Amino acid sequence: MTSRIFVALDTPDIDRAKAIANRVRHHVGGIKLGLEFFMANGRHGVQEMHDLGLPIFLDLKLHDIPNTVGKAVQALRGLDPAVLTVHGAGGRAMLEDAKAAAPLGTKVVAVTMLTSLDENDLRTTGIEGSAHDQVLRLTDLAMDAGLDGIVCSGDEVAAAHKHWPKGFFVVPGVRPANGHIGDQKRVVTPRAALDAGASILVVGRPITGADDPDLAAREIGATL
Ligand SMILES: O=c1ccn([C@@H]2O[C@H](COP(=O)(O)O)[C@@H](O)[C@H]2O)c(=O)[nH]1
Repeated sequence: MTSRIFVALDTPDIDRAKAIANRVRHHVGGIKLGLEFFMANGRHGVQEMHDLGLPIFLDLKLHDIPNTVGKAVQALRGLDPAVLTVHGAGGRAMLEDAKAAAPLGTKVVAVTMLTSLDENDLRTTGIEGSAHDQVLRLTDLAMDAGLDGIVCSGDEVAAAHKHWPKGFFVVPGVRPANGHIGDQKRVVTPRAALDAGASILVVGRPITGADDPDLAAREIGATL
């Protein structure tokens, strides 16, 4: 069975990204390229990674006015990532335009509340209420806008899945038991995230920061 782990290759160094991807390729279902990689290597870098033959998750978290986001998604044409992220907080028209501009085979998913935030952080951005409520609000918005799914933490994925049984649920911020948490605040184990309804898991530093990324990916995979 294909692994549901996407490894986050957060590096500006394309040679390092390729080296890690090649080391872990038999233990992951795909690779996630985010802002750090994209800023340094652009669409040509994404294409080079695509040529390794693994599904690409392009985590650009687009967030702007609808016209700008729609055109940005159009400008990615030819890369055809398996998954592309936009920010749910961009609003319904932005989400609709992103989805309309994306290739048919690309799942467009909305980031609800970053896993590096807690409810106190939410309050400082002017949003009162629980993480749970915020995630469900943006889950409903993404569903109504015709997106394919959302990004949320493992703490909310069960409730979001209940709201949207056919949705595609991406869960980052996963850590093996006793793993180093770093800047993440809403964290669960990979097993708990899948049990709660995650469709795929995003795992970065627990694999890329390990002395032996291949072994780390294999050990996480063995818990699933
Ligand atoms: O809410 C979110 C959305 C995206 N991410 C991304 O996932 C990885 C997580 O990396 P770790 O090293 O496993 O913490 C990273 O690329 C983030 O940009 C997220 O963490 N939370």
